[in-house]
Amino acid sequence: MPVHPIEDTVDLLVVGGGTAGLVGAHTAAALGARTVLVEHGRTGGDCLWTGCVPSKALLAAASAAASARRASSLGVDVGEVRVEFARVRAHVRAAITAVQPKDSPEALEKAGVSVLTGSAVFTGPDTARIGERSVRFSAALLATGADPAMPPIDGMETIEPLTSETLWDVEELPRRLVVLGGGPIGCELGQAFARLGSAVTVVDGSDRLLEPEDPDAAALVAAALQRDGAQLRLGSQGVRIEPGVLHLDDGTALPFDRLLVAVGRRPRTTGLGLDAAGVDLDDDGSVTLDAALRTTNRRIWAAGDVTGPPFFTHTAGMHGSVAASNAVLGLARRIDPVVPRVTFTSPEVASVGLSPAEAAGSGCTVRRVEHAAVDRAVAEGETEGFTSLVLDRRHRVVGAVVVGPRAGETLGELTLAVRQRLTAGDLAGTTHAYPTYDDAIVDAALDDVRARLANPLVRGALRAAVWVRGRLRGGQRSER
Ligand SMILES: Cc1cc2nc3c(=O)[nH]c(=O)nc-3n(C[C@H](O)[C@H](O)[C@H](O)COP(=O)(O)OP(=O)(O)OC[C@H]3O[C@@H](n4cnc5c(N)ncnc54)[C@H](O)[C@@H]3O)c2cc1C
Ligand SMILES: NC(=O)c1ccc[n+]([C@@H]2O[C@H](COP(=O)([O-])OP(=O)(O)OC[C@H]3O[C@@H](n4cnc5c(N)ncnc54)[C@H](O)[C@@H]3O)[C@@H](O)[C@H]2O)c1
Repeated sequence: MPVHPIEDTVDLLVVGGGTAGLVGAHTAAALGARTVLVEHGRTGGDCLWTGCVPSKALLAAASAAASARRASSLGVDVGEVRVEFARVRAHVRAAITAVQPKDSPEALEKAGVSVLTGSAVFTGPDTARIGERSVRFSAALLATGADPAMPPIDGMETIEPLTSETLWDVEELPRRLVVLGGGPIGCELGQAFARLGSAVTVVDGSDRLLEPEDPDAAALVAAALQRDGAQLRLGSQGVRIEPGVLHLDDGTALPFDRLLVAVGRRPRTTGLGLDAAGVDLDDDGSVTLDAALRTTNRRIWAAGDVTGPPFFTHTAGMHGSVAASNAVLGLARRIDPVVPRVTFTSPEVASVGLSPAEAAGSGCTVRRVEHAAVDRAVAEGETEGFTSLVLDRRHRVVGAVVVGPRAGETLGELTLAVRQRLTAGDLAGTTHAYPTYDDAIVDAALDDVRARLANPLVRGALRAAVWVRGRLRGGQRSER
């Protein structure tokens, strides 16, 4: 039973208790709206149970193994590295357990949100059914997330492929793991398992990993995966599966103990009664939205993975909040177009705004600093990486790529720079702590400032200013 009695008409009905629904419900309740959240599984969603939290916990264990293996290059011998997968799994579960209370029904109810367990089905433009109960709503927020996509490969039905949802139940480290898909999930989990000791092969139909990312960044990730022992089969499609073997279109047969499918995600929209509610879908299956996250039903807003890419927790949260406040206050706030993204491989790939490739031919300048020239990277022996700033004609930061350890931590400053339209001069003029990977940002920005100073006109004007200042000083001295 919900702690708060359900009113006849609720101000906001939230369908889905993942990040988008949780943040939307908290926002609406904080604004004083009578809010009901319906979840048919566990509150916390993909991020907590099968996505960000377990994957980053697994990557942390994998990174510890990799650090131990390279410790001797820094003069520290740790002996043979042994991975106990059961203890790695315990670490993953402990991380989930530690984060879970924030996303719990108790936390929601404490914030004033009524929580219902069950599947919500819309029965009309302003009504929904949850089991036996019928709810009328002034506004609703659709936040049902997305499922892993399954490619139509012959024989897939003869095996039990792993997905990001089922992977966490695997009790033994797979000896041979084939990962289908070299996007963020394939790269992060492929690297994690390779570092933990699986023989990993990553297969991707594209001729490179991490397709939307900067090609140089993707190449560094590919090299790192190979160093970790993973094989890459790029430009290859899986065409047939028989138990234990994936056949590729080039005739290669890849034996596996487990196959992990990571070829994208599909918005969860079936069985929700969206027809009855008058909520239309786009051709890719995501919910049709306006810029303020309102669906084709004027009472229903949507946020998170159900709205299509990008599939990130931070967009789910931000959009959940914007949608909920628009819904309960009658606003038309638009979503922020500046979205940072980080792939948590080693090295991390962090990007925001216009990429160097997108900027080509637009009059933008790319200032790039290799991390081999960054003192902190040299000190840590982590020089494989770079920082690129994309600057427009007025020297404003319109994009950035950082590849290196903890690149995601550096990205906050650059995201703010893009959002606030800061210039290279603003970055170069801000004191950054030394030695950090941020030195690369300062050096890239300084390159731009110095290039401007090297312009003959600017140089001439500066020389004249220095000359005049010198003469004035000389005059003052002779007067004394
Ligand atoms: C392996 C992996 C790693 C990831 N790592 C990152 C990362 O590092 N950083 C990042 O930003 N993103 C990451 N993501 C993506 C991120 O997890 C998702 O973008 C985010 O969790 C989406 O949140 P959501 O609220 O839209 O959907 P979900 O979290 O999927 O929540 C939807 C909820 O709705 C419920 N539901 C569905 N239908 C109904 C119904 N009819 N009635 C009631 N309830 C319903 C579901 O049970 C679910 O709880 C990762 C994803 C994966 C798979
Ligand atoms: N760090 C993060 O923020 C993070 C981490 C994991 C996941 N995610 C989110 O989850 C979403 C899903 O991730 P994903 O990696 O599954 O999807 P993705 O769409 O990003 O990448 C899928 C990859 O699979 C390849 N592919 C597609 N069909 C194939 C086939 N039949 N055979 C071989 N390769 C094929 C594609 O070329 C692509 O490279 C992403 O869009 C991402 O936004 C984010």
